[in-house]
Amino acid sequence: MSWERSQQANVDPDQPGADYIDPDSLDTVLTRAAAPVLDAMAREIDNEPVSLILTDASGTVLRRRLGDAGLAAALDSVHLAPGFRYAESNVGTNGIGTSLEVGAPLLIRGDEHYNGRLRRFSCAGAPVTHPVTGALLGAVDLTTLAENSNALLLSFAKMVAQRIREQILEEAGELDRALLRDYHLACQHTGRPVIAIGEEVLMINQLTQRVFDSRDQAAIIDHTRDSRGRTEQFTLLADLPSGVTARLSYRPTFVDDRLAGGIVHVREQVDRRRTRPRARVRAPVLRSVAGTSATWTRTVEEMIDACTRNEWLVADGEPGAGRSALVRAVHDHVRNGRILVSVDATASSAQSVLEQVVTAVDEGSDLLLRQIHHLDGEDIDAIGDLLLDVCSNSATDGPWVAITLHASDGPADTHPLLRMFPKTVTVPPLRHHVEDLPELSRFLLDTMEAGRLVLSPAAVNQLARLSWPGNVTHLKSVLEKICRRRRSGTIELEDLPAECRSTTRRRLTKLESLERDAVVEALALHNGDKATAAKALGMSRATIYRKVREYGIEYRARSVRSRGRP
Ligand SMILES: Nc1ncnc2c1ncn2[C@@H]1O[C@H](COP(=O)(O)OP(=O)(O)OP(=O)(O)O)[C@@H](O)[C@H]1O
Repeated sequence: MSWERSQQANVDPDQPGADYIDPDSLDTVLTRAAAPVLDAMAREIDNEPVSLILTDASGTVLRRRLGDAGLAAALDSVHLAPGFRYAESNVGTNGIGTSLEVGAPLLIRGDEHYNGRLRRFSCAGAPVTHPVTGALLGAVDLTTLAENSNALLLSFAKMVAQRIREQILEEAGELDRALLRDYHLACQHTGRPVIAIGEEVLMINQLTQRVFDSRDQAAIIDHTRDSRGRTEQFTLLADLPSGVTARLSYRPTFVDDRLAGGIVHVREQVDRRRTRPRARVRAPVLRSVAGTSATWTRTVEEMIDACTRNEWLVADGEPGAGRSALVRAVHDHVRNGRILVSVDATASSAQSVLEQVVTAVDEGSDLLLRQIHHLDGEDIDAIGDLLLDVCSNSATDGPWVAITLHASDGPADTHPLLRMFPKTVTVPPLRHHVEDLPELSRFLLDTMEAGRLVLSPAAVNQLARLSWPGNVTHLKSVLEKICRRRRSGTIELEDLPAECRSTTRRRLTKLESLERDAVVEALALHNGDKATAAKALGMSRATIYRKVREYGIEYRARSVRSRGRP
């Protein structure tokens, strides 16, 4: 079975095909809990011809401890080293990838390896799952030369995996207790809505539930999720679907130098509908973008304001959020009649970007510079010099310039180029204004000339529950997929592409997305019958139930209507 899977994945049977990723930045529940266990276990294998390996859930080697240094060269020669991915789909049947694939400990002896070059080894792999959530975190593997193969390797791997689980529980216990303590203190002392967020924890007090309706709560939780893992304190203003602006103040909780999570105080609310004149809230209808939610409307207003004052603007936001689309729409509305030259730093060479900017500047056109963070420092400096000339020589009605970037990838705030841009407007990610999804989908379907295609309320609800990591671009590609299949009628929940049928919030690995799609498709094929779908996929019923839960797969069996009856 595992060999069949390896064959289907086109694994090279002669060369280990492990991909490399940089594992240094990885500091996770697993690596933290595993560190003392690996230290202790490494002492047990001292001078033994065995290596003890820890991987993440995708099979990427995170840590490698050697009992006998002589084994290092042999393992390096097959890339069984930190940073290399030992998933079954990369290197074929092996102790790490196959135990992760089947979700159970197993020993793969020399000849059982799919890849010829791995047959000189025997590996015992045991998956590590989270003791509370059951999520798959990674695997422990013990590898030795085939001639030293021993059934005890498997017992040892299982034992190490179990110790790591216990350690996670112990650490989580300590961290969760600290978070809980801060949460209770905050609830008692502030008398305000409070949320606690940890790696595996989300707690909301009664007051939050009383003060905010369910859509506002969902928006607050979304903003709060974005703060997960942050180690510094900060405050942000969140525009909620009801029109209220909430001030969220986040404070991290530490145990020594370990982050336990954070407490979010929802301190203040300003009802924009009351404090602002109504006319300001109603942004004009822009022709080329859709959206009427409070969050989107405020962004439009801010951008229109900057453009009207001819303030040079940074449109900050996640890729695909609609930064360029909004700049164009606002420009069209405010500076109707003036030319806006759009230069995409990712589509052209640096030389050609500079040439396009020079031409636009010479012609006195307005300018949209997209994704400048893709240029290197010298090219950004050169553009900065060019724009500085424009800035100092032009009158108040001179050209308007906007750039798009994602602050976390872009040049530092202090970069001279950014000093010429007094205004930054953050274009919200789609998950922060999902109320716009029905209108946005309609708008995008119309631009695809699929005016007769309608999304059912259940399908829209499902789309609104997704986290849309690629934002509107992502939504657009999903709708394009749907349009390729049909161009009229009603799209029901079960007609949505597989990727939209699960609501997991974490970013899936390529392998996980393939697995999720396979589960969704098998369920669709077998009308939601999990037992038959599991059989078709070659997995146990228990596994398919786990996968459906893990990926948050939504499946509703199509109702079977008997013909001939009304
Ligand atoms: N509110 C919206 N209404 C209609 N279409 C939108 C909206 N937001 C984004 N889009 C569409 O989604 C796609 C991505 O938008 P855009 O190119 O502006 O993304 P961006 O990544 O934020 O900007 P940039 O291209 O500068 O990186 C475009 O096809 C755009 O027309």
